[in-house]
Amino acid sequence: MKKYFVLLLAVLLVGGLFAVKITMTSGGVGKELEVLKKQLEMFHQQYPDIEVEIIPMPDSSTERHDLYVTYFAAGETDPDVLMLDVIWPAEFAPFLEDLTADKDYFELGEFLPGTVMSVTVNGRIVAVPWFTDAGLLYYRKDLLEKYGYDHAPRTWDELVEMAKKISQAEGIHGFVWQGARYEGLVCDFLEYLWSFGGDVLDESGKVVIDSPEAVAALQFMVDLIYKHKVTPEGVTTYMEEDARRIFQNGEAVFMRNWPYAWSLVNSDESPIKGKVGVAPLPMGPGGRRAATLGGWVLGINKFSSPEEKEAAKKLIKFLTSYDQQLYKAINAGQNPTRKAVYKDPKLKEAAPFMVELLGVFINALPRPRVANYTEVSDVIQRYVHAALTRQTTSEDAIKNIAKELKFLLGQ
Ligand SMILES: OC[C@H]1O[C@H](O[C@H]2O[C@H](CO)[C@@H](O)[C@H](O)[C@H]2O)[C@H](O)[C@@H](O)[C@@H]1O
Repeated sequence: MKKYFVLLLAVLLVGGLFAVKITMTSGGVGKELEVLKKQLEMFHQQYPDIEVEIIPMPDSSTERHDLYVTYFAAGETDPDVLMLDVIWPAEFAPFLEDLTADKDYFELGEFLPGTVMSVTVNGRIVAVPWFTDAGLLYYRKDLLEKYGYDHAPRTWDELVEMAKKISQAEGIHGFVWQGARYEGLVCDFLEYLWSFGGDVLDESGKVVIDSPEAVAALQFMVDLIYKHKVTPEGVTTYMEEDARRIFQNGEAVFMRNWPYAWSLVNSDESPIKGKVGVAPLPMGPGGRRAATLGGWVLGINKFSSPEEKEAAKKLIKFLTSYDQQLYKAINAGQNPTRKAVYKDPKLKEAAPFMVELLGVFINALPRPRVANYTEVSDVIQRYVHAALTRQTTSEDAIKNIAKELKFLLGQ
């Protein structure tokens, strides 16, 4: 008996000595947290000596950013693995482990080139692309058909016309999107801006937002709420999940959102299961359509210990493998960053739009690529939100954005 006890103690001790515990941040939008937990169980079966603890993060990308700033500023050794928005690698690069030498280990040659570009800072790889995102238009196929429309709206004007007619007749909202003052608002605003023919910066980095196209784009967003009345005033407080819940409850005809909403609106609990179509966002007056490039990448904390960094690399390799990307795409509705997964018949069956709209994901436009992007975003959020809540006019909002961006970027 004593012999077995000593043996058990030895096993526990040796196991304990070799076990590594690491921490990882995760968002909880849609099914992402639930799906990650399942993935970590699979990881643990493959690597019983690595324990992973999840640090849950707020839904808002802006709030998450601010938490990371405090972690890094304090030189925290946790979290070890960081879920990073595609807009942050340049800003956080000094605090992330350099993964350039591990390019082949992570098989980055197999990834969509745009996603690899987003993790490359001054020629160095600082993270691994986990999933990619692009703004999409969700619509109620059944309602469009009922009111005699055989296609999703191709232009913003067409969307307004359909939204007005159907929402009035059905007593529901026309179009919901992300209008709260946070990063999501910048994503939405840019889609209008680009599709109306405007931009924030030109190719040389010069601020060019002070244009009639930009004013028209912002005014169109304001008009959706107050003139056309197809968007509820409450939109100025909506993030992704607020819009998704309204749409999923059958209370809106159209919704702008990311791919993750697909698996939820089609889940067994969803009253609109099977009644939803997904299309590229509509075109602006100049005939251009645009989707903002979103997505998240996995980086490693530079302050973690060598053992934790090794375990973190194994975890990232596992989560970004072909099988796990397919699993995540099917179960959490988050788009693969590996090219080959798009050819998998299982993906086409679970989320046909991911395959059919691959062009939208590949051609999605990045937010301004500047080192102080967070400050740029803050300026845009502030004035666009002020226009949406009628504290300022669209003209003044755009003028002020231009003025502050020129100052920020030293122009
Ligand atoms: O698609 C699911 C993801 O949605 C959010 O991220 C996306 O929106 C952000 C703006 O709100 C944008 O900055 C990011 O690049 C997009 O991928 C959410 O923050 C994520 O947790 C979620 O996985």
